[in-house]
Amino acid sequence: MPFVVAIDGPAASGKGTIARAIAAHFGFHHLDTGLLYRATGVKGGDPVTAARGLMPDDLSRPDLRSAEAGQAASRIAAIADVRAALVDFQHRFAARNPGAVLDGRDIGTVICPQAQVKLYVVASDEVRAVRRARELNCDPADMLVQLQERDRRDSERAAAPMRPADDAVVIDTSDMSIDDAVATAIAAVDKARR
Ligand SMILES: Nc1ncnc2c1ncn2[C@@H]1O[C@H](COP(=O)(O)OP(=O)(O)O)[C@@H](O)[C@H]1O
Ligand SMILES: Nc1ccn([C@@H]2O[C@H](COP(=O)(O)OP(=O)(O)O)[C@@H](O)[C@H]2O)c(=O)n1
Repeated sequence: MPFVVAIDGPAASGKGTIARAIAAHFGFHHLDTGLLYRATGVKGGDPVTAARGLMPDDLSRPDLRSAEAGQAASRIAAIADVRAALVDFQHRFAARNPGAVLDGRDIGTVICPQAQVKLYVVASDEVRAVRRARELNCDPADMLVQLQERDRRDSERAAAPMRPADDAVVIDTSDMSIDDAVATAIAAVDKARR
């Protein structure tokens, strides 16, 4: 069975940074599942039809990383039929050899509950807002409001709410450098592979 690393957590906590580093270190494939929801959100029209019809080109749109795309993603991500339309793609990705790293909100709980490693990456709201504001060149105070709104929507929805799996290792990156956060994550994967 291929090795799966599931990484979940709130917005801008460092999931993608850790996921990319783990994939590079172990030679695994990486899927940023947030892109599926962002691409669905920005496509417009009926979200369920948009999710069912996602094409590779939709995932390489240059505007997917914007704050607007993040908000649009979190609104359509609450629709159970949208989530259902994206399950097969994620399962096929998770079955790739020699292993796969998927990051999102429900990977350890819903998409890959069998994952050999589950990480739940967190950081304080303020730290996350500063990090994302720097990336998008916008005001940290505005970003804080947006991230908190998105986190609330993601954790309070009925369909696959954001939460740590019972067996997830929680990594708080608030006071960690990227190198320290990555080393902590690699150690968790090494432990599971022994
Ligand atoms: N431990 C860390 N220390 C400082 N900055 C970080 C750390 N982890 C991630 N970052 C930065 O914070 C921003 C958000 O990280 P990212 O990995 O994209 O988060 P997520 O995938 O959870 O949204 C990026 O600019 C990234 O370089
Ligand atoms: N597995 C996932 C991934 C993302 N999402 C949704 O998609 C939005 C954008 O996800 P993202 O991972 O790209 O966001 P960031 O953490 O990078 O800011 C989230 O706020 C969630 O609403 C989800 O519901 N389930």
